[in-house]
Amino acid sequence: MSKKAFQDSYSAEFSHCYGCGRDNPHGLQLKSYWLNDEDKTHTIAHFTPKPYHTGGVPNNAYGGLIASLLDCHGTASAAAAAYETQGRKMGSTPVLRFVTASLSIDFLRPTPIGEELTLCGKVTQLKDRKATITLSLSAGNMLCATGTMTAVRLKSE
Ligand SMILES: CCCCCCCCCC(=O)SCCNC(=O)CCNC(=O)[C@H](O)C(C)(C)COP(=O)(O)OP(=O)(O)OC[C@H]1O[C@@H](n2cnc3c(N)ncnc32)[C@H](O)[C@@H]1OP(=O)(O)O
Repeated sequence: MSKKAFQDSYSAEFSHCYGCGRDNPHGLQLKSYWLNDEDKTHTIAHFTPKPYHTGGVPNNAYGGLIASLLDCHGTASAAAAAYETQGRKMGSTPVLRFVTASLSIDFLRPTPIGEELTLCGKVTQLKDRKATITLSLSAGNMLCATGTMTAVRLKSE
């Protein structure tokens, strides 16, 4: 994808996240985008688990990996929606950065290793500093996990 990912607009000090920091060579480096330019309500990201992302059951991904992916896609979606609501370019100052306050996940079926996963997000509520995001993770047409997140925007100080 040639578009700029949400995470690529994070400033250098916020670019070392294990899940999505572009400057963390040991991390997952997840990249999240709007689903398309016309629909800035749904977000998407892709990730292909490697064999070392196993949870122990052969060919199945570790639940913590799934949580990490949903975690980063959710907070990035919240930040993107907040900028969009304010009609501002992502990354412009003052920065709008969200952290996870709560994340609930339903693991519906095993998530395969070695197949491209699709993460989808939708910010269903954005009020003051608090965002609610619904999330899903699929392998092909197989829905493997769903999640609901509350993300809170960091105070400017
Ligand atoms: C900035 C980083 C960018 C890089 C990418 C990051 C992606 C990675 C995502 C992560 O993994 S973040 C790491 C895991 N999360 C944390 O470490 C967060 C730890 N918790 C905190 O720092 C604070 O508890 C938090 C900032 C979430 C809230 O503290 P505040 O004092 O700023 O919030 P406050 O008490 O003023 O509440 C603000 C609103 O959030 C709501 N809220 C706070 N905690 C909540 C909670 N746990 N569940 C639901 N709602 C919550 C609270 O009710 C309120 O809602 P209302 O405005 O409607 O009244």
